[in-house]
Formats: sequence, C-alpha cells, structure tokens
Amino acid sequence: MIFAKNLSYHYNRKTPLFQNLDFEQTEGSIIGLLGKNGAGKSTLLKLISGLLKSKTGSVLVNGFKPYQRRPDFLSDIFLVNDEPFLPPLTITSYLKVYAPLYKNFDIEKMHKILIEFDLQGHCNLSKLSHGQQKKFVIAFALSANCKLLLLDEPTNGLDIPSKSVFRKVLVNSVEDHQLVVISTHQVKDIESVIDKIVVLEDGEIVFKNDVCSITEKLKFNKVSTLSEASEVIYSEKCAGGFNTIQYGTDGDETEIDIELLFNAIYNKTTINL
Ligand SMILES: Nc1ncnc2c1ncn2[C@@H]1O[C@H](COP(=O)(O)OP(=O)(O)OP(=O)(O)O)[C@@H](O)[C@H]1O
Repeated sequence: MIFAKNLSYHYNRKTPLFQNLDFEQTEGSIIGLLGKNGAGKSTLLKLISGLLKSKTGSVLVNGFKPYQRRPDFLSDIFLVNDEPFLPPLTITSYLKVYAPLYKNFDIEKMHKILIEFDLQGHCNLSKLSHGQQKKFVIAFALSANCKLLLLDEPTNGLDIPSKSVFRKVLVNSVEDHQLVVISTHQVKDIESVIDKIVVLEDGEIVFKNDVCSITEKLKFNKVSTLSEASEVIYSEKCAGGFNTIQYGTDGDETEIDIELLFNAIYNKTTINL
C-alpha cells in the first residue's frame, strides 16, 4: 500500500527534514502517526499523497508514484487537511460535482454520516464554522471509500460530541482493504480507534508497534507509591500517585494510555517489546 524507501526531503537545504526514511504500511490498519510540533507528520502525509516530491528515494502508494498525481491514483486516496478549503457551494451541489471523482463513493453512507454530524444538504460550505467544515470533509473522506485515507489532525476544531461521532463513524466505516493514517497531537481522541502507533521525531521513526503487542506486554497503571509497583519503565506524577508503564500484564490487559506512552518515548525511555 505505502512503500517509502530511503526518503529524503528538505524545505531548506541547510535543515534536512527526512534523510533515508523508510515508511511501509499495508492495508487493514488504522495508524496513529504521532510526533511533536514540527516532527514532519504533515510533510510525510504530503509526500505520500503527492503534494510534495521527495528529493531522493522512492515512494510508491497503491502501486503509483504519488507525485505524478494520475487520475486513478487520486480517485483512490483522500487527504483531510487540518485547514480544509471549501468552495461556496451547498453540500448537495458539492456532492454532485466532487463525489463522481471517487470511483467507490457511497452517497448513502455520506447522507448517514451527515445526519450523525448534524449537517444538512442546503448548508453553504463556505459559511460553515471551522468545526462544521471539518466534519463535512471527514464525512466526504469516509464516504469516498478510498484505499488510503490520510487524516491530518482530524479532531482539531471538533466539539466533544462530534469527536465521539468521529470515532464511531470511522470504526464503522473502515474496511479491511483500506489503510487509514491519522496524524494528531490529540492522542486521547484516537486512543480507542487505532491499531498501530508510529512515532516520528526529528524526521525519524523512533517507535512503531501494534497496539495489541503493546497491551500484551505493557501494563498502564495508577499506583499511590512507586515502591509498590514492579518493573516500572516510565512514570508520571498525578493526583493521588503516579501513572505508570510497567512490563508484564499479570494476565489482565490494561487499556493503553497513548499520552503516557508518547511521553515515555519522547523522554527516550527504552521500551523492549
Ligand atoms: N512550506 C514550508 N516551508 C518551509 N518549511 C516548512 C514548510 N512546511 C513545514 N515546514 C517545516 O518543516 C518541519 C516539519 O513541518 P510539519 O508541518 O511537517 O510538521 P508536523 O509534525 O506536522 O507539525 P505540527 O504537529 O506542528 O503540525 C517544521 O520545521 C516546519 O517549520
């Protein structure tokens, strides 16, 4: 699905962003692409979607070179940007013009998701709030049923109920032949939906693992004192004690705390999985 090998990219020659980056992903996953500000997440999504061209190395997505932007490639990939740009059209008119560009577009699904997001067909897209525009684009992206869906900060601007709807429609919509890459800081928003975590730091992938193997091997716990916890690999003080990541699960898997895990990785904690 995505095969990026020895990828190099810079905006400015003096400060290379990616040098020999490998990023390979196959279908059937929802990937959380995490990293601090400026780590290169949006740039990586732009390279994958062909909005930018790598300086060296090769990128193959769904069998196409993205930068060539061939119609068959574009009809099976969708990138949701953090700041959507929408024309002054009603939702109904927009769908008439743009839905036919996607070969697997499901108009019934679109109508259902619009209802979930409380958006009506007569609404003028350019007059919607940022959050409403974001919801429209997410609905459109999911309904396009593309093999590859790239979501850059999808929950930015969404209110709390809409974030829940986003998770529900995403999980209900994505099928095994699809790959979804979600780039975000708002890790709590996607904690329950992703099945793989990739962490980008200073243009390098510093962590990549399935959520299943993480929860099989690590325990995410809250303890009142650190002395009562065994094999703690990372901890953070919280009200009433410490949030910890420990090796071993005592037979019971705990829910992953991605924020804690991200902080552990960011603080260079060695995690052997
Ligand atoms: N158009 C541009 N021109 C020059 N430099 C850029 C441009 N876009 C991004 N950069 C630089 O490239 C680096 C990576 O930016 P990018 O937007 O990919 O990071 P990010 O991980 O998505 O960040 P954030 O989480 O803040 O959105 C940053 O240092 C940024 O300043």
